Amino acid sequence: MNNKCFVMKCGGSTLAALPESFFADMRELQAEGIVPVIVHGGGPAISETLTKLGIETEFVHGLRKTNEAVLDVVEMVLSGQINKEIVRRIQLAGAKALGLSGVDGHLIEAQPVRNSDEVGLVGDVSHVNAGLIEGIVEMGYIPVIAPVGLGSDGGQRYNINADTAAGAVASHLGVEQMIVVTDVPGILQTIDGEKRVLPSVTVAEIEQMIASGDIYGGMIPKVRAAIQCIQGKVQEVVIVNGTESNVLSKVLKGQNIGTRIIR
Ligand SMILES: Nc1ncnc2c1ncn2[C@@H]1O[C@H](COP(=O)(O)OP(=O)(O)O)[C@@H](O)[C@H]1O
Ligand SMILES: CC(=O)N[C@@H](CCC(=O)OP(=O)(O)O)C(=O)O
Repeated sequence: MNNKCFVMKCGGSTLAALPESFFADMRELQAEGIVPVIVHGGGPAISETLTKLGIETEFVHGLRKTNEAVLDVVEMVLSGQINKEIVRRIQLAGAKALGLSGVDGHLIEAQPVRNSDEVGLVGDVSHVNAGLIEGIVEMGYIPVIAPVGLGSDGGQRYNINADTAAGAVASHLGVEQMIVVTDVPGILQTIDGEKRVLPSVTVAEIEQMIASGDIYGGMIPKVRAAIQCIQGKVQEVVIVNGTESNVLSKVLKGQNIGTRIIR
């Protein structure tokens, strides 16, 4: 490939708050041949629509309990609403974007998670069609991916946590960096009664922080996905706040921002 890619996971918690400059930064990077491959979430919007439709929703160990009715809404909100919103914002910033979900072109093949008896139709990624992503990038488009996967038979859909999907895309593409954009400035730790952003953490430190309760809730799937993908070609995963100005360029230039998860 002529371009250098990085994977960017964009959380549902922060999408609405992303400033125009965030998308302009993306356009500048793409013009320099540094192309983001975007995997997005949309958990809050899914919950909102489920509630409007009177469908009950519940999370078990950070994963949404998913049946066919929930899956219809997950696919509608992620592939229909959020995916297109991101594509539109990138296009408005003057860059080219192409939205798809893990279903399109068998992009993300999934298998039931280990605790599927508890959570239902939730998937883990078994394969990513990296050639399709590379083709989209070579055509000059920024790929924007919704985390809905297909079973190997091509019939069953699965709801995939967006952090998990992003980590798997990063591993299969063999990129060096994954940037996780969320609503906090990094992994926070309370030191002397004050919350501070940790500039970098190792896998061992993360395990301790989960055990002590310093890392909880929505941060757990992020660090788990990070740990899984930095075993391979991915060198580091950086967690940042999307409202920080030109945050992507800053991370890619190696500036000290957010939390770097390293081996
Ligand atoms: N140690 C920690 N540092 C920062 N945030 C944490 C930590 N532990 C848990 N969190 C929570 O993780 C949240 C981010 O996860 P989540 O809400 O799922 O975001 P997203 O929609 O971006 O995936 C933060 O808003 C915060 O409440
Ligand atoms: C299995 C599972 O929990 N899937 C998530 C997919 C969206 C997601 O992960 O969005 P965020 O990144 O905004 O949390 C869900 O249904 O909410």
